[in-house]
Amino acid sequence: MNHPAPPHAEDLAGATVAITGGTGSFGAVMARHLLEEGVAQVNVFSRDEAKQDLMRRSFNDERMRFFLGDVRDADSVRPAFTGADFVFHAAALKQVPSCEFFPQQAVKTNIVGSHNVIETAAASGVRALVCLSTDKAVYPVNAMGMSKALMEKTAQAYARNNPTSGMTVSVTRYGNVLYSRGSVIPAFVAQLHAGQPLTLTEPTMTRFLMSLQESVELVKHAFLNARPGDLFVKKAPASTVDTLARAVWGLLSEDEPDVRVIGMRHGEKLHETLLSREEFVKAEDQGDFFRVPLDDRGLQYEKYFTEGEDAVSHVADYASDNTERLDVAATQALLRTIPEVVEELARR
Ligand SMILES: O=c1ccn([C@@H]2O[C@H](COP(=O)(O)OP(=O)(O)O[C@H]3O[C@H](CO)[C@@H](O)[C@H](O)[C@H]3O)[C@@H](O)[C@H]2O)c(=O)[nH]1
Repeated sequence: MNHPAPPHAEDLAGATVAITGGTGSFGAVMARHLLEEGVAQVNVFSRDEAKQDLMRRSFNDERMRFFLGDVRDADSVRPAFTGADFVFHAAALKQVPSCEFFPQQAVKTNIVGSHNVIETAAASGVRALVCLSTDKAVYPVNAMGMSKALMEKTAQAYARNNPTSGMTVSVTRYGNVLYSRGSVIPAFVAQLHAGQPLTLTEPTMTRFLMSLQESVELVKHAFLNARPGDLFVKKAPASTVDTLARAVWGLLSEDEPDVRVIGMRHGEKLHETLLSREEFVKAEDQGDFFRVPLDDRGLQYEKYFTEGEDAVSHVADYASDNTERLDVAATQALLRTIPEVVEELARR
C-alpha cells in the first residue's frame, strides 16, 4: 500500500477539524484541546440544537461552527466535512440497555452512520479520520458492542479496499470513562447522597478504567501515528466493581460501606477485552499504547494457508481481568484525578 504520511501535531495549527457527536463530553474536551492547539476552525456536528447552543455560549469562540444533522443522513454530514482536514467520529449510540432493546437503531447510527461518515470524509478530501470504538466491540455480547464491531470492520474495509485513498482512517478502542454520563460512579454518588446502599451488580466484575482526558490522548495518538486501518488502544488498569464501590464510599463517607448485590444486567459481561489474542499477537507496543496494524491480505486465498499465525496460541487476550488490577487506595488515587470527584470532595 502507498500510505499517506500521518499528520504532525503542527499540522493542527490553521487546520479545520470536524467532530461528529461533538456536543458530547468527549467532543467538548477535544474541541477545547484543538482550540488550544491553534486550529482555524472546529466544526461541531450533532443532533441536539439545545446542546449546541449551550456549547456555543460556554466556548464563546468564533472558531467554532455548529452543524445540525444526523450521521444516518449523509446529506446532513457533508456541509460539516466540506473543507475539513481532519475528522474525529464520536457520534454513536453508546448505552448498552437502549441498544439492547432497539438494536436496529444501533445499526442505523453506529454502522450505517459510520459508513456515511467514512465515505463523506473521503469524498470531502479529509486527510485523517479517527473512529471511536469501545472494548465492548471485542467478543461482543450486546447490540451496542456488535454494532461498534461492525463500525470497526467498515473502517478497516475502507482502508483495505481503497489502498490509494488520500485519507487515513483509524480506530481507537477504550474502556469505561470514569464519571461519564449515566455510568456507575455518578450513580454510586447519588445513592450515597440519598442515604441508600450502593447497588453492586456483581462484585467480581472488572472494568478497564480511564479518564476522559486519557481518551482524548488515545485519539490524539491515533491521529498522529495511524497508518490506514490501524487500531489503537491505551494501556489501562482495571478494578472490580466491589473495589470501585468501596473506593467511592471511602472517599465520600466515614461510615462502614453499605452495599447491596443486585446481579448482572441485560447484555453485560463479567470482564471486558481491549484486544483479542489474535490482535494482541500482532500488536506493536508503543509505550502507553498498543497499535494493531490492518490485516491487509487481499483476496489471494493461498496466503491464508502459507502465512498462518502460530504465535496466537501462546498469548492471552488483553482483558480487564489480566491487566494491572487497582486496589481501593489506587482506585481512589485515580478517582481524585477526575474533575467531578474533585468538585464532590470540595463540597464536603
Ligand atoms: O448500579 C450499578 C451500575 C453498574 N454497576 C457495574 O459497574 C460497572 C460499570 O457499569 P457502567 O458504568 O454502567 O458501564 P458499562 O455498562 O460497562 O458501559 C459503559 O462503558 C462503556 C465502555 O466500555 C461505554 O461504551 C458505555 O456507554 C457505558 O455505559 C459494570 O460492571 C456494572 O455491572 C454496578 O455495580 N452497579
